Amino acid sequence: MAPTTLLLPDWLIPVEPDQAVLAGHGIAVRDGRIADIAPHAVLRDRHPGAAERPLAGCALLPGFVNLHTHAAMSLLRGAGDDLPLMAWLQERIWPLERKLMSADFVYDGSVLAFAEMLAGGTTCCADMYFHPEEVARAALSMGIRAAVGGTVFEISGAPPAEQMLAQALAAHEKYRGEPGLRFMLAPHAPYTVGDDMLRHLAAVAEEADLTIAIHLHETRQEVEEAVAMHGMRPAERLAHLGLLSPRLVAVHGVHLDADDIALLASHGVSLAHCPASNLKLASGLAPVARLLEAGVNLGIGTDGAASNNRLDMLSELRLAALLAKGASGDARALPAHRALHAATLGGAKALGWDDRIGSVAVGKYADLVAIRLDSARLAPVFDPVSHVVYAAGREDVEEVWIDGRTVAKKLQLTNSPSKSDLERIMSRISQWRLRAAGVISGTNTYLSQE
Ligand SMILES: CSC[C@H]1O[C@@H](n2cnc3c(O)ncnc32)[C@H](O)[C@@H]1O
Ligand SMILES: [Zn+2]
Repeated sequence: MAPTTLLLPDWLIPVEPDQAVLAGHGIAVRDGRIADIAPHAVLRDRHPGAAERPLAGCALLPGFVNLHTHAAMSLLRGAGDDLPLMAWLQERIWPLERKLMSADFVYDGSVLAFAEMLAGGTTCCADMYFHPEEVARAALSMGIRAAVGGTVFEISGAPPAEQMLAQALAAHEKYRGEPGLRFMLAPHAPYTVGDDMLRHLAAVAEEADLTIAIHLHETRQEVEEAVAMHGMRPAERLAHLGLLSPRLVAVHGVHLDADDIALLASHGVSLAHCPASNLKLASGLAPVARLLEAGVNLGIGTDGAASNNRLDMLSELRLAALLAKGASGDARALPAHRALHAATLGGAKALGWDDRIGSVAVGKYADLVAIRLDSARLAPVFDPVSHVVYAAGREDVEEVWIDGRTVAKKLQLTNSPSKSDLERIMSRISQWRLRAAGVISGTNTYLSQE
């Protein structure tokens, strides 16, 4: 029989089936899966000879699922701050992407991003970017579980949308059967993709059983321009084009009225809530309390490092829980356990992966994070869930496992291919910075080429 390891934390937070915290419980891991959950003494009894990993002072919970990111944009962190969405995209980000975009850019940026995510307890992410094959290669090298979204755009300067779709499908085909990877179609937004292509993508996704992710209702301007141009709000337009279904992940959903929310809920659409990016681009505050009340499945995402500027699910989780209260005027909105559910199982469900990840349950992959709660800055612990959501930071992440294997410990990557890949890329960082500075030169003294 395959060797068994017992992980023995002070508190186990399974996330499902209920909100219970199991004090003094641990898990047995075998063949990369959770094989047993029980009090420490019972585990030792049932699994004699198993290796033990004591985690005194720690809470053990499912790894975070970052439901929306653009990993390679880590190379553009801080290259376009303090701008609203359309100025940020049109004046900074798209010119940079137009000049720098290549397979190397995407691979290097994705490795950097995955290193940051893993160290902070994220074990799965949903990416939307160019060169999906490179994102997939980087995810495999770093050992992170990923849903890789191939971007489809219909704007001037971008490759033909058919070509982008073909790239996404080719990546899907190439990595078919990789248990750590999934593929998505990622039309950028309703304002950059036309009706025919959106309709076509809905049909392709249905045929190939793929998730679709799309930026939706991010700004007031987006909604107003859609009404002026199409006579419909963007969500309504997507409904007409056949895109609203449980396979759709709507990203942002900041400006949603009651009819939009009812439309998303009735079609089983999931929502990726990205609070830091929405704040930084001054897009607004998503109506999280009303979305949950309507029964919309909620996940949490960081968005890319160029609009966040961190890829840190613990800080995103805290922000989501705080903002839901501030936005609704109700301190009971998005309570701690509900927020943690969104950052784990909600994200997994949106990706159709909730049978494998997102909670600590027998049979699921052992994708886990241990968070140290016994440091002076966190003592005493009344409720470990409260501490994880409201008090802990990524500096408190003790250890991270994917498929039962340690991938990061005390903020350092532990597996050698990912460590050496990261070191190689770090040596190229100044070249990427110089090339980006060349595009922006003259507009920001901190980006000068010297
Ligand atoms: C289809 S994803 C790639 C594309 O999207 C751009 N992008 C990154 N963040 C956002 C956002 O919050 N709203 C809209 N577009 C965004 C990214 O720069 C790529 O061009
Ligand atoms: Zn985004």
